[in-house]
Amino acid sequence: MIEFYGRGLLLDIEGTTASVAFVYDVMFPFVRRELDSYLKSAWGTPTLDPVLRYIAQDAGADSFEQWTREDAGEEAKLERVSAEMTRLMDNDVKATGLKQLQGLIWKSGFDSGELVAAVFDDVPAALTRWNAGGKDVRIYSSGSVAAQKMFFGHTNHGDLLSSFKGHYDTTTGPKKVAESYRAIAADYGCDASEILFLSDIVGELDAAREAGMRTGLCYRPGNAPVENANGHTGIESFDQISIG
Ligand SMILES: CSCCC(=O)C(=O)COP(=O)(O)O
Ligand SMILES: [Mg+2]
Repeated sequence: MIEFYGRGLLLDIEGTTASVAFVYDVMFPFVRRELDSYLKSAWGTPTLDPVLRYIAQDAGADSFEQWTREDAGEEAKLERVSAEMTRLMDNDVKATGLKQLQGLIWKSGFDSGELVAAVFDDVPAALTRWNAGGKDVRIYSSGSVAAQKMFFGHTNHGDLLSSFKGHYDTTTGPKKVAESYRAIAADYGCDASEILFLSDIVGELDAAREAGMRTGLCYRPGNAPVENANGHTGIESFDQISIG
């Protein structure tokens, strides 16, 4: 049980509000299936420009042109991007460029109804309870802000997007780095100690605690086993959080 009297709750997605299985077995395969056809259709359009910059930056290059300078022609560049995205997905690297691109690719799936985000059954009522109690609820996920908005706008419990006052992704900073949580607290406009961060990953919770946030470790069905909770209070459901 966690008793929380502070200002806001900051929620992770995978393993916290939604199952790891939905992300890995439904969302990621959708990207693999659509990757090449999406790249072909969007290639050369301004939509891809920031994504390609992030992909190059993640690979340690100064620019997309520098990263692809050995690839002759647009087709070779596209293939390089496709191969790099596949390599990152194979290794489950939560790189900003990949996450931004995944967000663009998921759009057609959420728009068509093929993708419906499976959030845990206790989540909608908890969001209602916390909002009614005056809490400022926001999301911090590796998934891009655009993807987060589509995700919560199309769930198995309907449109939950209006439950959130803010969204953060890895463009704010990596999730295992304390500075990212300091930046988020500054954006909330309150002391970090006024925010409760919920996640399934101990390294993320360690970083949030280092920044001064309160933390809760989510044990959801299908999550990877936790070897050492490192002092973070565990919960199995958002029903185990009482607010005041
Ligand atoms: C917007 S849902 C997609 C989630 C995703 O891509 C991901 O990597 C989940 O990471 P999280 O930080 O939410 O555990
Ligand atoms: Mg997670």
